[in-house]
Amino acid sequence: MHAESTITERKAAALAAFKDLARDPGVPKPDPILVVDNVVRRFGGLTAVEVDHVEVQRGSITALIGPNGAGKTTFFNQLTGFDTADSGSWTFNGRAMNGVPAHRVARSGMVRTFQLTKALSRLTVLENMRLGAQQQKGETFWRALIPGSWRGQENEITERAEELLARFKLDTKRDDFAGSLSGGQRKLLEMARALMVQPELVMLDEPMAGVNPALTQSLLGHVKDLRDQGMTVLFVEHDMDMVRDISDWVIVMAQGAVIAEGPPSTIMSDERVIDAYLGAHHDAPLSEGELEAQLHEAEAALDAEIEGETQK
Ligand SMILES: Nc1ncnc2c1ncn2[C@@H]1O[C@H](COP(=O)(O)OP(=O)(O)OP(=O)(O)O)[C@@H](O)[C@H]1O
Repeated sequence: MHAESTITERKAAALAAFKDLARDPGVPKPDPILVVDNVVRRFGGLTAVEVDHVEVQRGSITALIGPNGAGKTTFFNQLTGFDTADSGSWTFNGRAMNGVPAHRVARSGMVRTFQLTKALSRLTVLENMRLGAQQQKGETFWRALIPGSWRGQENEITERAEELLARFKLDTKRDDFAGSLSGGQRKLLEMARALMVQPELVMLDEPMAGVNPALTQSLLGHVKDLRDQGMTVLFVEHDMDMVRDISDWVIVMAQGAVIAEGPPSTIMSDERVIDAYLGAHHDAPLSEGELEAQLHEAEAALDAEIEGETQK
């Protein structure tokens, strides 16, 4: 059984690991775009988020993983101004962001994707893209859809939307209702919509959920493209193959707290991570093969659960 370590020890270990990585030629030096300290969000007696310290490095693809109910979405909501933290502080590009409303957060260059809700499904693909641009201005929902309300900006916005739709191979769907898109196309639209504001940090909420395997590679390619174009990506995901394939760094949450972080190669066989997914503690140390097998089992269970959710 691994020795219990304090949060401070874990933080020191994670930082040391990152510094080791930074010594390798070709690996960028730590340059955090997002720094989070002591963020707490409680719902009644439940502490949904209690994160003492997290950094997201500029130009990286960072995965935020953890079992259901770990607090990942709640944490995303705090950072992006969609919910108010009980306490804590965070900076984006060195600017304090706590208490900043969602549209200002987006305008500052930190944008999250949203699952296509029922209301958004009834709008066309192009209208969804316009709403993405509207996020930047903090205009009311409907104003973004009224022709003429954008005046000088309207052509510019349509042009950018069309460019992005072509890049994500959704241009032929421009006037279709978003609700008619397949699971994978919806995810592409969510990503394209977020890019309407030309963000520096893109936060993706389960980009692989409900995506047909045929579109998986294309989606992974688009996420890597964001990094290649100089953006930073932070994503919440249950699909461990995606996490392993594209992440530079993985942060693991359980019961509201960050319990481990590191490169995917080491984090996937970290006993604390396995324990968190299984909700169990091991008395005897497991071999690497056993750890890997247990993680796969936990992944399969999660996949089945997500499959059930998306078919509801
Ligand atoms: N608005 C709310 N009111 C009360 N409890 C909430 C609220 N939002 C989240 N919670 C609770 O906070 C905890 C964390 O939930 P959250 O959705 O952030 O987890 P998650 O890691 O995103 O889970 P999943 O992977 O299943 O989406 C859960 O116990 C959840 O029930």
